[in-house]
Amino acid sequence: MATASSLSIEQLQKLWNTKYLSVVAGVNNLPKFVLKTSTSSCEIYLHGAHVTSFKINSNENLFMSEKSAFQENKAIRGGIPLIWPQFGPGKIQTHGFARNLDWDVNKALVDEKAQSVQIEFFLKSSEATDKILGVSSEFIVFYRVTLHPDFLDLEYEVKNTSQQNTMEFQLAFHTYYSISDIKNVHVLGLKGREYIDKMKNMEKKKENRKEVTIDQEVDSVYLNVIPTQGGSSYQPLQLVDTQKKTSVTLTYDYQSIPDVVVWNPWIEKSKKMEDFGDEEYHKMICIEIGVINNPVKLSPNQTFQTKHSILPTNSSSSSL
Ligand SMILES: O=P(O)(O)OC[C@H]1O[C@H](O)[C@H](O)[C@@H](O)[C@@H]1O
Repeated sequence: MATASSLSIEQLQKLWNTKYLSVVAGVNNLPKFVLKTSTSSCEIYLHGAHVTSFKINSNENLFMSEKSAFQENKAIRGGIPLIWPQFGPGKIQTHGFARNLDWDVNKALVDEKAQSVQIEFFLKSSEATDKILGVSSEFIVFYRVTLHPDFLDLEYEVKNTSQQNTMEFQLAFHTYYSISDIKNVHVLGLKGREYIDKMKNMEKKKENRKEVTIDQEVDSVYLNVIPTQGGSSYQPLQLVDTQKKTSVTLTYDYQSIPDVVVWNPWIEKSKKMEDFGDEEYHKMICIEIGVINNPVKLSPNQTFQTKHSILPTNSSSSSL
């Protein structure tokens, strides 16, 4: 069967266009899938299975850099890059290869009752991934994006299809949120958590703030952010924008993806990044959910599954 990335936009349209799903030509003519419900929409490139837009009532939740490259072997800057199988620098390229490769589409589903639409992408081990990894590996990854009228579900599934070898990986949904200005936002739900401060030689610290604000370059990996369900101190992970009077609640499968990265490049780093505008750090914050500190070890024939949801709320229902 032809891979989705080898098909023309017209061929993809014939295969996938429905009332709720359409294929269009994105930047540089790259195929982009557009999902729609009565109130929400979502755009996803085959390149990296990269979500680049998620709107509810026309309000955009995701930040996209105006300088983003939309090119082979380069990650799109903004939206939701998939970081897999490695977080940060390491044995292979920084943040792995999932965000740099073209994925395929497996299926699309519509749930008329729930008014949701889902698309499932997959990425299989190949000569290209063996070359990057420097060893032969056997896996298949499924990534399901489900658009609901008022939230977005992201599900990630890794099957180790090898009969002999254990595989090891980290994973992160490296989401860039669109904000009014970095001075107007704070993150709730991190108080009392331990974190690794990547700006201070990987020093381990404890977060004492209820409202985590940003006024300099920040690159922190919070460990095991598992909210105490039901307790009086229960505070979900939430991004609050006091000017827009909006908040976004982030839920995730705490057992499998317990780590949370907060990142903003601030002034100097922004200038150094060629695919990011010098002033764009004002308009974004990354809150990345993943498994980073203790990589997953997957035995032969085992499957790893996880889920992360993004739930924007307006001021009437948020804790502003
Ligand atoms: O430039 P990228 O490879 O996309 O990485 C952007 C950033 O991603 C994460 O948040 C890391 O913690 C940062 O250290 C890194 O600078």
